[in-house]
Amino acid sequence: MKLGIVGLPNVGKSTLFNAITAAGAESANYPFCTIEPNVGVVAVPDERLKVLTKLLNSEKEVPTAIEFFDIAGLVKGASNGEGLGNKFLSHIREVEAIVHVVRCFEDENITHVEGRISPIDDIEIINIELMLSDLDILNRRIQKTEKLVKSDKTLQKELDILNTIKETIEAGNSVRSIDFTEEEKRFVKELGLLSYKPILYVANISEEDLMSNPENEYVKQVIDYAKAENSEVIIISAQIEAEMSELTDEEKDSFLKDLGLHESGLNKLIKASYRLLGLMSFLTTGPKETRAWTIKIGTKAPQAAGKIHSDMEKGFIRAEVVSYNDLVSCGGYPQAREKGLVRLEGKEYVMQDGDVVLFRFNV
Ligand SMILES: Nc1ncnc2c1ncn2[C@@H]1O[C@H](COP(=O)(O)OP(=O)(O)OP(=O)(O)O)[C@@H](O)[C@H]1O
Ligand SMILES: [Mg+2]
Repeated sequence: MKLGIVGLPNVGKSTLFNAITAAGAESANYPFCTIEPNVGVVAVPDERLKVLTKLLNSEKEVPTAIEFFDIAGLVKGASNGEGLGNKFLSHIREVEAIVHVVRCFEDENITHVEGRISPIDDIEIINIELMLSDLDILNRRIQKTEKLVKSDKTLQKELDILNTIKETIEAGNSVRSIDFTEEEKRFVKELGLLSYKPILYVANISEEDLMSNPENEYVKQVIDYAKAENSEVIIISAQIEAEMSELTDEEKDSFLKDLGLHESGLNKLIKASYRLLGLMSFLTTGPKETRAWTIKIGTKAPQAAGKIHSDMEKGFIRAEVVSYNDLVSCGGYPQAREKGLVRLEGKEYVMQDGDVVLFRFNV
């Protein structure tokens, strides 16, 4: 599960990426690996781990992680192969979700490719390239389906959806604005349209604005735009995050306090990215380690067990589940058991975020 950082050239993508990888390299317990120079792994911040580690006296605390991909700046005409057009688009094709960095800071020394600061124009340049590339896919798919539908009438439904999407894009509207049924959604997802990938916007602001006026006029425009397509906006100063990534944890805390913030923008971004991917965490805890594991929302207990070890899925018997809140408010396992809050769950149990689990299995 990988997120791609996209945006126009020189808007702060690599600065943000460097802050992310520095944070990843730092999280001592995560087996950090740089897969490629522009792919970074970062721990997903989860305050619950610290609490459980203390409660169960665990030796180790292991967060879960996600990957970010620093995709070089997209320019106008990318869908026609302009710049490194096709390469950029194929990189975006590889990711499950998009983090779109938008320049919301003024700085005469930093060139803007279009020569002016205008977040909505910037966003649209990119979104239009993605939509143009999608039109190519759609046209090919429509041609193919038109032939097939002659002998297989059940394909008419698909053809209708394809045409609806095409018309929507041609009218300059986002595929995200279409109200699909669940079944249609599955079909549309499989098309791999770039403009249908989950997206969040990062409004990259200056250090001064972060201190005094984070919702500057540019940020407000981005928020309005995102609202219209049900997307989230995270306000960050990539520059500051990159500088902060060099600090120790204590220095970071006192720096944030000085800014009047209780959490770094980067933390907020990583958490939002995790949600954007449709992911959640379940937890395991004991004297050896307290650990977070990533699963897709809606995953059932045996498949969750399979994340830990394939034997646990194959030989799954049952799961002993207690919610994080119950476990912590009771003050430990014995008390939670006494109160009947540790439940036995079977094969059909759908995992919930923050479930603390012990899997029983046969080998
Ligand atoms: N919030 C900010 N305030 C001020 N300057 C910033 C901010 N974020 C990034 N910059 C500066 O903007 C410049 C461009 O940043 P960066 O190299 O990260 O852009 P990029 O989007 O990766 O560009 P490219 O597409 O060319 O790779 C750098 O000089 C960086 O220090
Ligand atoms: Mg860059």
